[in-house]
Amino acid sequence: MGERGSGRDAEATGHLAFGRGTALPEYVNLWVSRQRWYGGTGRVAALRSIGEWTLPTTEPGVSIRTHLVLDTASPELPLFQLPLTERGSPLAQGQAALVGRGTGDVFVYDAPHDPAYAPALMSFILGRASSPAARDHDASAHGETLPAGAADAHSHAHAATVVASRVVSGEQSNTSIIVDTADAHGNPSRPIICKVFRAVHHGENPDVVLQPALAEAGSRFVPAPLGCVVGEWDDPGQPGGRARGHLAFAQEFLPGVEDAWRVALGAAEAGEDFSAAARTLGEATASVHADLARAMPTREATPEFIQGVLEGMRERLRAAAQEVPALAAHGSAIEAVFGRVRSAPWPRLQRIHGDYHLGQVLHAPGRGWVLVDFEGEPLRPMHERDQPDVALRDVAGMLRSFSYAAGTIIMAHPERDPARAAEWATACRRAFLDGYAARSGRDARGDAALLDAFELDKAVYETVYETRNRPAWLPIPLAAVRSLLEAAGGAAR
Ligand SMILES: Nc1ncnc2c1ncn2[C@@H]1O[C@H](COP(=O)(O)OP(=O)(O)O)[C@@H](O)[C@H]1O
Ligand SMILES: O=P(O)(O)O[C@H]1O[C@H](CO)[C@@H](O[C@H]2O[C@H](CO)[C@@H](O)[C@H](O)[C@H]2O)[C@H](O)[C@H]1O
Repeated sequence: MGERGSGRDAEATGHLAFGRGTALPEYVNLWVSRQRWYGGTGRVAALRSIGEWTLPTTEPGVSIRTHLVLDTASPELPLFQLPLTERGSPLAQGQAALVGRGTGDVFVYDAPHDPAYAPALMSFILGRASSPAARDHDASAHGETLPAGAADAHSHAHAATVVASRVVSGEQSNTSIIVDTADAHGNPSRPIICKVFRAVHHGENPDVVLQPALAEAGSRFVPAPLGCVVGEWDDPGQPGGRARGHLAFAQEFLPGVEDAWRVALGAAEAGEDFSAAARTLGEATASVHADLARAMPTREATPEFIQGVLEGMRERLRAAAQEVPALAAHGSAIEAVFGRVRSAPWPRLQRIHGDYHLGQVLHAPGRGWVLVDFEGEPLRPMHERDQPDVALRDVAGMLRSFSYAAGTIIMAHPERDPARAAEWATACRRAFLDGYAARSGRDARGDAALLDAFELDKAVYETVYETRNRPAWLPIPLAAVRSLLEAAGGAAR
């Protein structure tokens, strides 16, 4: 989703929005407005391209252009990446991917759905190719390979040929493409998954930084990274007038996985105990946190930092209450829980996952839990996401997720006793915290003031996320706000 609310990024790009850049045709605006990653809830995009670059392809009759587009219909002016293929004749079975018909009767497709795109993108990344700016003020891009840790994923990927690709369906903030490959003898080789970031930002994307750091540290809890695309584009708000950021990230694809949200929801639906799995997830989480603390810089939580976190939570609540009127009634009670963080002891800060929930964890056969998507919350400004933070934020995120699974069951089955689902979540939460404590040596329940505040902050975030993306789910985080306030008021966790 676009980074709605990134004051700094909006400032950086603000003066670019009008008068500069090229307006995109209306059919592109209409198509983008319908995409899940746009998250516009009915708003129609008004896109201006502030630069484009060409991805070389060997496919005859096809050109692949990636536009970097500002959405001037959104007050925060998010910048999106829009890779499009242009073809002189229609793509067989490509109707669903058709964006529209351009001038000169060109057929314009959403590139990730065009079979020409994945081979071109993989050669670009693994061949460390570059696409210089065609004109002054145009965008440019280059491919980079990343350290894969102990895995021999690189040698496989380099020797492989792309034979097929498909876009991951479902509720994604970005567009991920699964790439099937074959070795020199035509035998199936290891598949790759390449995420094309939709909302793009100046600066390093934590997804592309943290996973390689963990892989290099020898963590078995992340897939092997392979490479990335780095882009540059004009932005007078940046030193030197150019912004630089990650546009895509390729890693090993783990076949046959199921995400923990599906697994947990299945158990909750069937009323099966999930606490043993929750405990091992707590252990895996603590292990990843320990590796991140070793591999990346850490620092003290200074009074200024604590004040900044508090102000950030309050600001997020104020903004959320504008979009979600039902929150307004709880404003002062939420503020009171937030305020307790001032007098709480704060652990040392370190890099964290940043948007940790069951959907970010895969269960890989024979390997166990594997964590993905270290990008942080897509609605949070990038300059907050790429800094050391409090690991308890991830713990709080996962606790919310167990409660979300229960909330989903309660919403889907009004005929069932809601207490059963709530008990299921309580058992998962307890087991997760036990596993985390056993591996880390620090019981997060001892940090109740921080944990309560972060859980509530996450639930507030979720009310905005659901309002924008899945309005029918809004009652889940709203109910959570109420029960978290009750629990923080006295009852034990
Ligand atoms: N390495 C991987 N192996 C298998 N599946 C993966 C892998 N990485 C991501 N996925 C699948 O793709 C989905 C989207 O990935 P994610 O990084 O969460 O994207 P987004 O940022 O768009 O939410 C995940 O929920 C998971 O189902
Ligand atoms: O996976 P993303 O980085 O896109 O994260 C966003 O979308 C998530 C939903 O797909 C959202 O997560 C919320 O819903 C989940 C169930 O679908 C639940 O497990 C999480 O606890 C809940 O926060 C996430 O907040 C959002 O950033």
